[in-house]
Amino acid sequence: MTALLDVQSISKSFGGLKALQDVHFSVDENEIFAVIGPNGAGKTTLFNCLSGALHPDSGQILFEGERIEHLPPHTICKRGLARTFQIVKPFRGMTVLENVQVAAFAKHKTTLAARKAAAAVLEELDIASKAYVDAGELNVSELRSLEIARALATEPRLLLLDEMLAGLTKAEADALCAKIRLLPSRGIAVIVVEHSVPVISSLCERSVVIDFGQVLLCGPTAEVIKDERVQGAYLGKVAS
Ligand SMILES: Nc1ncnc2c1ncn2[C@@H]1O[C@H](COP(=O)(O)OP(=O)(O)OP(=O)(O)O)[C@@H](O)[C@H]1O
Repeated sequence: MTALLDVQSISKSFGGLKALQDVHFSVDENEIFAVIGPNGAGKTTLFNCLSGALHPDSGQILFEGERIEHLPPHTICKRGLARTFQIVKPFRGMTVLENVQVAAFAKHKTTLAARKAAAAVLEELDIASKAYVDAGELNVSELRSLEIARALATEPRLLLLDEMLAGLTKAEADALCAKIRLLPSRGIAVIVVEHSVPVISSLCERSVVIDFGQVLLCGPTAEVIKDERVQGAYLGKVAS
């Protein structure tokens, strides 16, 4: 089976700093996959390379068998790879529905179709009651749902979630995880960057560990988190 995403030996430097070095892993269709690593390991740089915000200096990224590492973000998004950002920046002064509708234009040509699609995504994420609220008035949890809604409105095959649970209460995080868990059944694979080991263990069957920009280990999450090198590089430093 061809992988949905095949990251082949990508490297990215900022001046003399090697943020990513020969990073390689693959993600299958309908899989929830984790990227783990301590602060500064290169996780955001990796997401930036996958989504087209940055281009790797070398290596290839294949999405559905086609190279995307040279493409701009909007083209990658149209092909079906969407992302969320650690810091949520909605269009304030626009309603929640309008925010999602803007994203839905990636797949829908008419205002009516985009609005309908946006409304359906809000229902799915349980924030339809906030549809006509100004996005600037949402709390942290609602903002996270809006961020995911905007990404889902582009109808991705692969969704990149960057620390989506940061700042949420346990109940809010559990509710969001339950939503994320449903995505593969809708044909959407997910890559999460997440620090909480219990969350990674319960959500992701496979994980890649990045340390100082390099792949330390990739495999089933249960094995990865038991590995001594991973414990030393990561788990020892981060409280669950
Ligand atoms: N635009 C940039 N210019 C220079 N250095 C950068 C840039 N972006 C990232 N870096 C550096 O690259 C390294 C990897 O950073 P990155 O943000 O990808 O790590 P991270 O794993 O996402 O960290 P965190 O968990 O803290 O978000 C760090 O040393 C960082 O300072």
